[in-house]
Amino acid sequence: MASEAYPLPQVGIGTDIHAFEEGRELWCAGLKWDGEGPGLAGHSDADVVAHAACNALFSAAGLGDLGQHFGTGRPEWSGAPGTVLLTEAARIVREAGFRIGNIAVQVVGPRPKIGKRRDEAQKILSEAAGAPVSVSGATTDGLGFPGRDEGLMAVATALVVRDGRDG
Ligand SMILES: Nc1ccn([C@@H]2O[C@H](COP(=O)(O)O)[C@@H](O)[C@H]2O)c(=O)n1
Ligand SMILES: C[C@@]1(CO)OP(=O)(O)OP(=O)(O)OC[C@H]1O
Repeated sequence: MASEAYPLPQVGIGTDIHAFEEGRELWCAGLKWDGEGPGLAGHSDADVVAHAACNALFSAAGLGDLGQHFGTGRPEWSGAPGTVLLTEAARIVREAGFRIGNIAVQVVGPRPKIGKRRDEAQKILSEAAGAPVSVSGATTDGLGFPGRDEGLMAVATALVVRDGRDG
């Protein structure tokens, strides 16, 4: 347990995976990617980067996960943009008495090429979270389900610290 006077930062981990589906727009890292092949199947916009970031925030704060807060049984989140979910996740985490240090997310799959629009992605996600969000990519070198072009994965970490005022 962290000291109440000087609470230690808490790390969290989050992942998300969605399958590609023909006819869907591709939303990833808060951006729409045209001409990069099919989009991702999901109840919301299926933005794996934003969802992994939400999972990491909830994990860091000990507040469960995406499904607990935005379950598929809740029609208000149907089609929701990842950035909206990230803003709401950050609000919930802050309301529970935490400050958000940063979030780091890595896309696992060959497309979309994050490097082409990294600044844009980091800006829109950082604005959504109200804290710095960094985004990177790794291809898997053709291996596994991303290599077979079946779907896309993202992995995230987040750092939060309990607000001293609540300590
Ligand atoms: N979705 C992705 C995947 C990769 N990148 C960039 O390519 C580099 C090489 O990837 P490896 O998996 O072969 O290491 C990676 O370091 C990224 O710069 C990307 O932008 N988007
Ligand atoms: C976000 C939610 C809710 O719209 O639906 P999906 O877009 O399917 O995404 P998933 O990552 O499976 O997370 C949980 C759901 O609560």
